[in-house]
Amino acid sequence: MIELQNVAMGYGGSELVAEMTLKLVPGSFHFLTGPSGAGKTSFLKLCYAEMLPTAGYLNLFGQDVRTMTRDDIAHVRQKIGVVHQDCQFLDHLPVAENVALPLTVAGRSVDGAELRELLTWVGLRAQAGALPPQLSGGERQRAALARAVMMSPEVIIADEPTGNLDWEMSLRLLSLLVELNRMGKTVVIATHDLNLIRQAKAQVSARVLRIANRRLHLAGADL
Ligand SMILES: Nc1ncnc2c1ncn2[C@@H]1O[C@H](COP(=O)(O)OP(=O)(O)OP(=O)(O)O)[C@@H](O)[C@H]1O
Repeated sequence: MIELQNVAMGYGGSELVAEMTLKLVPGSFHFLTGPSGAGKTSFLKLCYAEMLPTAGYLNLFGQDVRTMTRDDIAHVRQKIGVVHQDCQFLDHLPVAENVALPLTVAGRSVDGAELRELLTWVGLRAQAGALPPQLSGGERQRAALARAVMMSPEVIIADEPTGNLDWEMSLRLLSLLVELNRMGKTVVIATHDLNLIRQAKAQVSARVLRIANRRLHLAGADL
């Protein structure tokens, strides 16, 4: 569903990472690690066509990105839920409305029962009416995850979702991502947290990718 062959990416004419060849198959669970600035966020952006390759072949959901129109890209993005590193919300809207935003922006009606179920699943039912600035870091991340799964995406991409969370909250978020994977979703998580990766590997069959020295590698099984 996401396939790269010899892909390079970069900014302003300078190459950040090259020779990336990889297949992310449906239902897989991947971690992405590597030093700060190596290109993890940029790689994730390739996966949802926020960034385009500077060389090579990138296929998203069966289509070559070079042939995609804006509508095709919008269509692909509906299949991918993204939890950004700095999850942003509309601070004047209650949590429930923020979570439902992808649907309302797409002009689709919101099923109140489904929304309540989703908020309950991430443990934010009681905070449905709160405003985003009233949430803790862990609550914000869980609200961002709920928003990302609102459109029932096939792929969930999370960029450092546990970056500012304590261990207990990190585990809680991880268990939600593992649960989504068990439901058949493809999960890709960029993280520096090797303990989180070890913890996940006890629960799911996860592959670990690493970007370093301008290349994307499959990390060793010793993690
Ligand atoms: N829009 C942009 N324009 C130019 N350079 C950029 C842009 N976005 C990122 N970069 C640069 O590309 C490099 C990789 O950035 P990226 O955010 O992908 O790394 P990362 O591995 O996710 O880092 P971190 O772990 O610190 O989040 C960095 O040197 C960054 O400064």
